[in-house]
Amino acid sequence: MGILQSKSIEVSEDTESNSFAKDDGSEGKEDKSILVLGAGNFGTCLADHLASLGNEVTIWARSQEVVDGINLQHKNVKYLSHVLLSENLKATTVLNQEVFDAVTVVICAIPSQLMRTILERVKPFLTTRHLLIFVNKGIEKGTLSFPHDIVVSELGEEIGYNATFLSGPSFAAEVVERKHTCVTAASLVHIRALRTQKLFHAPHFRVYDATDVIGVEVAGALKNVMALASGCSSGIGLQLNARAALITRALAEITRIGVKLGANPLTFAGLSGVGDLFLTCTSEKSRNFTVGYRLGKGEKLDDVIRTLGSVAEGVETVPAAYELCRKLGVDSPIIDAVHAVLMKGLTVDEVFKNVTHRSPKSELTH
Ligand SMILES: NC(=O)c1ccc[n+]([C@@H]2O[C@H](COP(=O)([O-])OP(=O)(O)OC[C@H]3O[C@@H](n4cnc5c(N)ncnc54)[C@H](O)[C@@H]3O)[C@@H](O)[C@H]2O)c1
Ligand SMILES: O=P(O)(O)OC[C@H](O)CO
Repeated sequence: MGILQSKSIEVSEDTESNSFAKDDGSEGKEDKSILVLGAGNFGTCLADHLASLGNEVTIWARSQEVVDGINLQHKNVKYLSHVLLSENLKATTVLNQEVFDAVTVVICAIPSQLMRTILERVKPFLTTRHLLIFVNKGIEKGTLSFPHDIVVSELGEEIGYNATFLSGPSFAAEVVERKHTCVTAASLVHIRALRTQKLFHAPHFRVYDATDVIGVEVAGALKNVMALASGCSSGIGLQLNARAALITRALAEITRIGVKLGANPLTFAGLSGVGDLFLTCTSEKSRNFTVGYRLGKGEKLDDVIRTLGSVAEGVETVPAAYELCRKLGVDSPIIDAVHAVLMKGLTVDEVFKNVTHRSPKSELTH
C-alpha cells in the first residue's frame, strides 16, 4: 500500500508530459507481437481474442500438456477446453530473452498472490519498450499491495508507472465466445492506456481508457469479496431485495475505501466499479459468487476450493482487505462479515444475524 498512492498525483495530473510518457509518435505502432503470461481462463481468452484480431500471440504455460494442446489441436486442454482457439495462437513453456525480444506487448494473467514470483522471473527481460498489461484483481496478503504497487516494487518506477491495468465485467467464458464485453484500461501514463485500448478494441470488445489506476484496482479486488458475500446471501436463501441491498451497500463500502486511497469516486460508477460488481454479485458463472453460495449451503471452505478447479481471487483477498480497512480506519461491515466466515469459521447464518442486528445508519455517511 502507498507506493502508487504517494506517486499517483505526481504522474497523473499531466500524464502526457510527465517523464514516464514517451509520446514521440512511435507508441503502439509495432503492437502486433504479444506474449501472454498464464494460460488459465483469462489468459487464454485474451490471447485468443488478440490472435483472432490478426496479431501474433504466444501464450506461456507451465504445463507441457497445455502447450502441446494449444499448438497441435488449438485447444487449452485444462481451461476452456470446449473452445477451438485461433490458429494464430502459439504456446510455449520457455521464458527467455529471445521470447521477450520478439514481442512489444506482455500481458500478465496470473493470480495476484503469484504476481511477484512471475515478475521476479521475467524482470531481466522487460524494458520500457514493452507495453505491460495486468489483468489481476486482488490484494497481496501480508504486504496489502495492489497489483500496481507490486509491479513498481519489483520492476521499478519507470516500467511500473508505464504499466496498464485492464479490468471490468468480463467472464472469460463469454469473451472467448465473442459475446459483447466492455472493459476499462487504466494507466497513469495515459498514452499507455490508449495503446492498450487500440490493441484490444473490437466491435464485440469495447475498451474505455482511464488514468485512475488505484480506483480501478480497488474496485476489481473488492468486488470479488463482495461476490463472496452475495453468494453467501443466496446460499442461505435470501432473495432479490437482499441482493440489491447488498450490491448497493457493497458499492458504498468499496467507494469509501477507494476514496481513502486517493481514487476518483466516479470510477466506482464505471465498468470496473459497479459494472464488475453487478456482474460478479449476480451470476453463478462467477467463481467468487459460487464459493460464497456453497459456503452458504454449509460446505467447508477447503472442500469448495479443492473442487473449484480455478482461482477465486476473493478468498485470498479477504484477509488483506480486512487488514487494509483496519489500517485505513474505514467502516467495512460486508468485508468484516466475509472475513468472519472465511477466517474465523463462523457460519453464514450466524454472521448474517449479527449484520442484521447492527444499529440503524445514515445512508450517505456510512
Ligand atoms: N476468469 C475470468 O473470467 C477473469 C476475468 C477478468 C480477470 N480475471 C483475473 O485474471 C487473473 C487470472 O485468473 P484466471 O481466471 O485466468 O485464473 P485460472 O485459475 O483460470 O488460471 C490461473 C493461471 O495461473 C497459473 N499459475 C498458477 N500458479 C502459478 C505459479 N506458481 N506460477 C505461474 N503461473 C501459475 C495457472 O497455471 C493458470 O494458467 C485473476 O487475477 C483474475 O481475477 C479473470
Ligand atoms: O469468476 P470470478 O468471480 O473470478 O469473476 C471473473 C471476472 O473477474 C468477472 O469480471
